[in-house]
Amino acid sequence: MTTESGIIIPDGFTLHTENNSHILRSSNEAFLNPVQEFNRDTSVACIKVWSQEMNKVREARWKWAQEKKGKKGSDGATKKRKVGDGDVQSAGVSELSEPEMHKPHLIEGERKPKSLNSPNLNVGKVPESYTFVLLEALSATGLRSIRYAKEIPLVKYVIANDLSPSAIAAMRRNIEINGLGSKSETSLGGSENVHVSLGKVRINEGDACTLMYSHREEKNRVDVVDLDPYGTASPFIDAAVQCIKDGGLLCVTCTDLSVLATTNYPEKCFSNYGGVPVKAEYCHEAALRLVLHTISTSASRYGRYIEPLLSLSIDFYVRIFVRIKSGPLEVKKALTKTSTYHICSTCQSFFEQPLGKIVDKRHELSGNVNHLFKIQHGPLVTEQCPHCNSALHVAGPMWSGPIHNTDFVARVLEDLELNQDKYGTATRMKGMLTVAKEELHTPFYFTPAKMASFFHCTTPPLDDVASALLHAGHKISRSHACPGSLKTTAQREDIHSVFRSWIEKNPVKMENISETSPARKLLAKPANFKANFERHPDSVTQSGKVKLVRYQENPTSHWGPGTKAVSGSSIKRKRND
Ligand SMILES: C[S@@+](CC[C@H](N)C(=O)[O-])C[C@H]1O[C@@H](n2cnc3c(N)ncnc32)[C@H](O)[C@@H]1O
Ligand SMILES: [Zn+2]
Repeated sequence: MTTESGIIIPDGFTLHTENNSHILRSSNEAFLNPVQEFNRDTSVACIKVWSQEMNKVREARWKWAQEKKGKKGSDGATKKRKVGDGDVQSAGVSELSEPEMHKPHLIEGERKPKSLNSPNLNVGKVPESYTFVLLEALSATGLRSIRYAKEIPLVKYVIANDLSPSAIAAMRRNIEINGLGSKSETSLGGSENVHVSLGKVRINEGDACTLMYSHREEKNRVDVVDLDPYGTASPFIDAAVQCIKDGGLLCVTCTDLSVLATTNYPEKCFSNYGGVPVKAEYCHEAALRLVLHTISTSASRYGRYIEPLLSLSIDFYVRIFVRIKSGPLEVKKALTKTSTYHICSTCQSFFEQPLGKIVDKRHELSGNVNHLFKIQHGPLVTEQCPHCNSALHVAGPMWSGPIHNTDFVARVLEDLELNQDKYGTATRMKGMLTVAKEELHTPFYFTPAKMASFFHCTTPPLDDVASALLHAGHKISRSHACPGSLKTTAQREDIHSVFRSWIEKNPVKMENISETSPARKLLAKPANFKANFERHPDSVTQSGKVKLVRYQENPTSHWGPGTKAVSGSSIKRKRND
């Protein structure tokens, strides 16, 4: 059968189309989960915006160099020196003061636009665009790689890798029908089964880690790595953080939420992520923080650190975008962005225990300030929950710093506004990104319904609780990870005071509460301020207006993380693998 666009569909295959990319599917040949379209759409948007930013930084550097060299005139020959990831730059360029969130670098193969190092600058000549190399370590049908190659303008080429021969066969076919086929083929050497084509999507058959380790040397590093495995991405993180250029992007999916977001397998969570999960309604945010923790600690080992750009908890998985950079001081600061949490087994109050702190010391003579890294005092909480007297359990260590970069998320939203028709899941993207953009950086959220259950009271409307916290001088936001949730800068005691004020107007039937219930402890304490429930103008934020489409629209009957392709392995995928 031949489609209108001229694609021949062989017997036994069906055509799957996502945006303008086409995939031939046969049962069990290679893994494809159509429900992950949201993941792929969001990834296209994030990588696109990341690359545009890199390009802007490159242009800014170039303009700065033009101006500086223009001033120097013909005798402006500059000394060359090594910087950052081994690129040779003019001394002048490396002095450029850069926007805080960008630590730009010039990529391999494009790092020396002649105009940049030439003493006689052709002022006004536009530099070449920043094109970049993306490595998709676990590509299956190649759909994701194909979409990146077709939809992200600055992609130089994508390396699409998979271990499975049937996935490689599928990829070859799919690359061909999408018009991204190679002109010739060659072998890169290194691993035995290398099939490298010179098209925009270049196939590699082999183990993901072996491939990434072969790109670990500075001159071989890639700009973006995408990890989208079955289950956990943890076995691939060490290789990934080493093979990304400075300022490059790491995109990670983990679908093992039974490990990350429940306390059924704490030992497995610890072995995979180096931390223990949370038993509380904010377990989905904790899942993100555990994955960030494992990326951060892996990066630190190699003098690198992470800047989370966007961390999403979606359906049955997490998807994280982090910038990877090098810098000794920021690596040291990772200690202060890592915490364990003591969590009340009843009222879910949490108590943060950072692992370290910075003490600034000013040198008496020079006046210079030194950051001294110190261990933390602890425990910062009593043995029992100070609110309800129940037992506490320990979670973490996990990342306690920001999980999104607000400016970056705003730019992804801008891109989405301009290109809504290019994303099949645009509505959902807009919902999630709008909430993520406004999200407070402080850990964890609560829902009024859950909080009300601890007090055995009726549930106050979300806007009432938000207004009361705002009137009391606290900040609030929603969390993308849970519909109907609030994050706040208020202490738990202040949230409790809002509920105690609510209960004054909406009394609790004490006869329904047992004498030993922790709820009695919560109810016995007076509010430490009288909450004002009048509607606060800021209680309805942009994200409050967005109906959070947390779950996939129109889920299929097989909605979920999907099942491993059978060829190469007949093992059905377990939820916690
Ligand atoms: C969930 S699928 C990838 C889906 C794909 N990224 C997408 O968006 O459609 C995971 C793939 O990883 C491959 N895989 C598993 N272990 C691997 C390894 N160690 N090295 C390379 N590929 C591996 C499997 O063969 C499978 O095709
Ligand atoms: Zn408690």
